[in-house]
Amino acid sequence: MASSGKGDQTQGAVRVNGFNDVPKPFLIGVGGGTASGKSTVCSKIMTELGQNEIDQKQKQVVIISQESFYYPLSSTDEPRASRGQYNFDHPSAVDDELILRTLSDLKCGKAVKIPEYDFVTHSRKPDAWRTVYPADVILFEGILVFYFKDIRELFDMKLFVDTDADTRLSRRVVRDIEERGRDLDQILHQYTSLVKPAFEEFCLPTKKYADVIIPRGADNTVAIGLIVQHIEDLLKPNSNLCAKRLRHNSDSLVSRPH
Ligand SMILES: Nc1ncnc2c1ncn2[C@@H]1O[C@H](COP(=O)(O)OP(=O)(O)O)[C@@H](O)[C@H]1O
Ligand SMILES: Nc1ccn([C@@H]2O[C@H](COP(=O)(O)O)[C@@H](O)[C@H]2O)c(=O)n1
Repeated sequence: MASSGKGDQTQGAVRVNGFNDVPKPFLIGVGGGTASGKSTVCSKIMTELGQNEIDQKQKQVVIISQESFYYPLSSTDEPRASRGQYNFDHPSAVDDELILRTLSDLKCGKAVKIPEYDFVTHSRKPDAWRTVYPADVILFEGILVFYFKDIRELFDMKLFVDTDADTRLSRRVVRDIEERGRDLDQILHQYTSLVKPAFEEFCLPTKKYADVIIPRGADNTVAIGLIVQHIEDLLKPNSNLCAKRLRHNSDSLVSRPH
């Protein structure tokens, strides 16, 4: 296959030229209930690390969301989803095999293609797959990120965003009306019949796997500061992670006589 740009596409993954022995990215899982502030915590971490202004391919830290891995709906499930009757909070709604493959590929130094999700249509955005390159640190956030054992075992660090249920529901109502095109009846029906029971059955029990629990989510500046400090230490040029990556990158650029 012809080589173009930074990598070649091979069966969903993109092999980055010369990166076969690239040092493993540090993978951080960010779990927690719906609207607990997982995305906000991740974006605060990115901001404090000064990563937002950096070009996509040069970023040392990237965020991936579990929402990208919802299965496409069948024609019978689509109308149920529109009425708030499809269970998006059950583990069977997400393609855990694709998550496992994606995170494993990133860990091996391969770039990956990730679908973008549209909460209004309950489907993957057509032709909107983004390429994620293996960064030094990868944040993977979602309600079920610690539910699947194989996926859970890939994380080097596990954070659980622990926000009071009333706060989460009130935020979810506002967000789902303003950003996800839902009406109040649908939101409340979905929440009481599906979201809350699934949270209690599949998400809350995974809190025990967390290394760090973040009460109050993004309001907890102390916890976020400590996590940012830890990531900054990992990103320092003389840290184990970055020393290996720098050595690898310079090795792969230099052509040596045999
Ligand atoms: N600490 C906070 N204070 C006020 N609003 C918040 C806070 N954290 C999150 N939100 C808002 O709550 C909603 C859900 O937050 P989000 O980070 O998307 O949660 P999650 O990723 O866990 O679903 C968003 O509209 C967000 O702007
Ligand atoms: N089409 C969809 C897909 C998912 N949901 C809900 O999203 C929640 C997870 O996203 P968070 O950002 O809140 O973590 C989950 O509770 C699903 O119920 C949806 O409503 N529609």
